Amino acid sequence: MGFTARLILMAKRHWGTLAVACLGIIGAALLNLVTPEIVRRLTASLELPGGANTQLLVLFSLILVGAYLLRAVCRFISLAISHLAAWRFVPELTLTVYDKLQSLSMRYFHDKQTGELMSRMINDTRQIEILVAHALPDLVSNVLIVVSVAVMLFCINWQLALLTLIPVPLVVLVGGQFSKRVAPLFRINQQVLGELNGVLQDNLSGMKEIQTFGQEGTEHEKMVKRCKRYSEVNIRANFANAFFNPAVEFLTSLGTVIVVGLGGFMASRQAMPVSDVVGFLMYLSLFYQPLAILARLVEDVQMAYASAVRVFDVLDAESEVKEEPDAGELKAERGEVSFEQVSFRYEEKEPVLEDVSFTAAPGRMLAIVGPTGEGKSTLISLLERFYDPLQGTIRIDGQDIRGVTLASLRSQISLVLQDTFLFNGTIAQNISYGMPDASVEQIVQAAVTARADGFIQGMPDGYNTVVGERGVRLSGGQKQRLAIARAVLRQTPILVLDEATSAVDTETECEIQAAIEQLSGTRTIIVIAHRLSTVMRADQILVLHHGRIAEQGTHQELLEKNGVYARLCHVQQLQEQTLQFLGGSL
Ligand SMILES: Nc1ncnc2c1ncn2[C@@H]1O[C@H](COP(=O)(O)OP(=O)(O)OP(=O)(O)O)[C@@H](O)[C@H]1O
Repeated sequence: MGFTARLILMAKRHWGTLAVACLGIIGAALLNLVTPEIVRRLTASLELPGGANTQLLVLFSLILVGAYLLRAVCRFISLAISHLAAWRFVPELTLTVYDKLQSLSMRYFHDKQTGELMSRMINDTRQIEILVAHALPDLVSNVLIVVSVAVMLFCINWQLALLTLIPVPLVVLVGGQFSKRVAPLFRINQQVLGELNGVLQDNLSGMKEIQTFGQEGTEHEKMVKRCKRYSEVNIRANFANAFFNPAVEFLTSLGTVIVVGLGGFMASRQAMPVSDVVGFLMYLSLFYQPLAILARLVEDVQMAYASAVRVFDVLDAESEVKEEPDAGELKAERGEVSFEQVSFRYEEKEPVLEDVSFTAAPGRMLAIVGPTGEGKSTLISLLERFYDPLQGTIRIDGQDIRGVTLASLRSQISLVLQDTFLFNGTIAQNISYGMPDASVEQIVQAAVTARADGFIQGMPDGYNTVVGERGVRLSGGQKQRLAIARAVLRQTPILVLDEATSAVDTETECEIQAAIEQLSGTRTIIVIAHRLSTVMRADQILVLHHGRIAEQGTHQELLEKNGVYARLCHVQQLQEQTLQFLGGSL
C-alpha cells in the first residue's frame, strides 16, 4: 500500500472532520468563479447602447458582496477544520510511533541515536501536519479551480481555450522533472536533520565529558560540519525550487500572451465579443495561478513523503522479541528461575553465552560473579526478554518465558541496574515509579530498606526534592539507593541487583546487604557483583567464565575447589590488603 493510502487509513477517525474541511475548500474554490463571470457580464452590459442600468449594477455588487462573504466563511471552515483534523491526527501519529518504539526490543536501538528517533517523532510527523492541513486542502481546491475554470473557458470560446492550454503540457513536464530531481534532496534534508538532532542529543547528554576532556573545540568542529551539511542540503533543495517556480510562472504567462494577441485580434475583427476577451483574461489568471500553486505544492508533498518514509520505517520495524499470539499470564508464586542450555550472541561474532544451565531456588539468594565482559548482565537481559536466546529455554516457576506476555513477565521481576536511570521528578515519584499508587508509608519503608531514608530526610524538600534530569542533583551512591528502593517497593517474587551497590561506600553497602538478606525467604534474589563481600553470603554462587558456567556452589565450597572463584577472591584480598597497607602508611 502506498504511503498516502496508509496515512489516509491511519487518519480514519478524522475522515468526518476532513470531509467538512473539504466542503469548505470546494465552496471557496467554486466561489472564485463568480468574479470573472460578473466582470464578463458587466463588460457585456457596458457594450450595449446606453450602458448598464443601475439595477444591474446594484445586483452585480450584491452578488459580489455575497460571494466574497460566503468565500470568507468557506475559507475559515477549510482552514480551521483542516488544522483541527491535522493537529488531532499528528499527536496520534507521534504516539503511534512512540508506542511502537516502546514495543521494540533492545537490538533495534543498537544502531539508532536517540535524537534521530526524536526527530522522526517530532519533525517528521510535523511535516505530515503540513500535508494534511496545507498541502492536501490546497491540492483539492486548486485542482477544482483548474477544472472548473477550464470548463468555463471552453464554454466561452473552445478554439481560444484550446490555444491557451498549449503551455499546460510544458508545466506538467517541468513539474514531473522537478519532483524526480528534488524529491531525493528533501529526503536527504530530513535525514540530515535527524542526524543533527542525534549528535546534539548525544553532546548535550555528554556535556560533562566534553568539558572534562576539553573537547569543546572538537565537538564545535563536528557541529560546524553537521550544520554546514544541513544548510547545504537545504540550499540545494531551495535552489531547485527557486528555479522551478519562475519557470512555471513564465510558462503560464504564455497563456495570457495568446489571449492578448489572438483574443484581441478576434475582438477587433468582431469574431469575438470584447466581454468574452475580458472574461477570458480574468478566468485565465484564475487558471494559471492554481496551476503554479499546484506545482509549488510538489515541494510540500515531497517533504511529507520523505517524512512519511521515515515514520513508516519505524512503524514497520520488526521486534526481535515477540509475544506469542496465545501468550498467557505469568503466575510466579514461588519465583524459581531456571536457565536450560541457554546460548546467546549479540552479533554474528563470538557467542556471549554458551550452554548455560542453572536454577535459582525460590526465596534464596543466587550470586553471579566472573571477570568483566563475561555475560553476567546479558543473563539478566535474557531473563527480562530484552533479547531472546539463540538456543535453550528460560523458565520461571516452570513456565517458559516465551509463552507468557511481556508485561506479566516484567511485572514479576524488579531490576536494579548498574547505570541507574532516574526521571526528572521528585524522589517519591522516582521510588514509586513501578508502583504509582504506593502509599507514603510504603515509599518510606522501601527507602529505609535501601538505606536511602537518611539522606532523603536531610534534603531541603525531603521526599519532594526534584532530582533533575537523570538524577543529576544526586551522587552516584544516592541514585543507586533510590533505584534499590524503587525495586524493593514493587515486592515482586524476583529481585535482581546488577552491580547495584558499586557506587556506595563499603559501610553503606554492608547495611544494604544486610537489609536485602532480610528479604531473602520472601523473594528470589539474584545478585551480580564484583565485590566478594556482596556475594559471599549467597546461598549459591555461579562463576561465569568465557561465556560458560565454570563453577557453582557456596562460598566455602568454591574456595575449596581452588578454581576461578578462589583466584578472584585471592586477587581481591590482595587488593584490600594493599589498600589497607597504603592507608596505614599515609
Ligand atoms: N548491546 C550489545 N551489542 C553488542 N555486544 C554487546 C552488547 N552488550 C554487551 N555486549 C558484549 O557482550 C559481552 C558481555 O557483556 P555483559 O554486559 O553481559 O558482561 P558483564 O559480565 O555483565 O560485564 P561487567 O562485569 O563489565 O558488567 C561483552 O563482550 C560486551 O562487549
